[in-house]
Amino acid sequence: MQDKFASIINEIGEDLERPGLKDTPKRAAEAFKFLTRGYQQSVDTVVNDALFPSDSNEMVIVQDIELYSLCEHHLLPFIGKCHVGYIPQGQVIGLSKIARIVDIFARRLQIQEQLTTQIANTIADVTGAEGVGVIIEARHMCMMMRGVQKQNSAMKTSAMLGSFQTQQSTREEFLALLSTRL
Ligand SMILES: Nc1nc2c(ncn2[C@@H]2O[C@H](COP(=O)(O)OP(=O)(O)OP(=O)(O)O)[C@@H](O)[C@H]2O)c(=O)[nH]1
Ligand SMILES: [Zn+2]
Repeated sequence: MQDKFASIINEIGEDLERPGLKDTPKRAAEAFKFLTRGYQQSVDTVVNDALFPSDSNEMVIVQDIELYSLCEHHLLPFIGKCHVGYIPQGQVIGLSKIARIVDIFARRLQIQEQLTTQIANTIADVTGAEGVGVIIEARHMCMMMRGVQKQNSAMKTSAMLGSFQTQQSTREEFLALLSTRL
């Protein structure tokens, strides 16, 4: 990957020998590896059996999980927040694991719709929840820094599973709780 970055830098007309760029192919390769490290992670390892028996069947929400991903069309970042809600059914998942699941899928080449669905499906599979809701709001650099160059439009996507999909009152509770902030 280092050699490929060196070729790109060369191709844009830069001087790879100048001091500021000497180590850039190596740095860029390391950075890109970090930004796509989700491909090296598995849900089982990340969740690490952090599931705890619980009688609670009330909605749990983790709000404002920061999200950094790369759009699969331009390899440019999209950055935003992810909100996750679920209704447990016999067990709850460790709080941090929800954010870790978001990262496993965000740190890959993505479109926002697919990212939203993958997070929702995984939380449903891992927890066996009665219902799951995921909302992502993000700004896409490919739409801001280039192309149509719109600075103030955000994309919002949602995935609703189980009772979040079938029961309007559950969906409304989720959306109402999200509108209250700390
Ligand atoms: N649905 C969806 N589209 C995305 C996402 N990220 C980027 N895109 C869009 O992917 C599309 C790719 O369109 P193309 O016409 O093939 O590429 P392009 O010529 O670079 O398009 P422009 O961005 O309009 O200049 C663009 O409309 C992007 O805005 C995403 O997460 N979801
Ligand atoms: Zn893009």
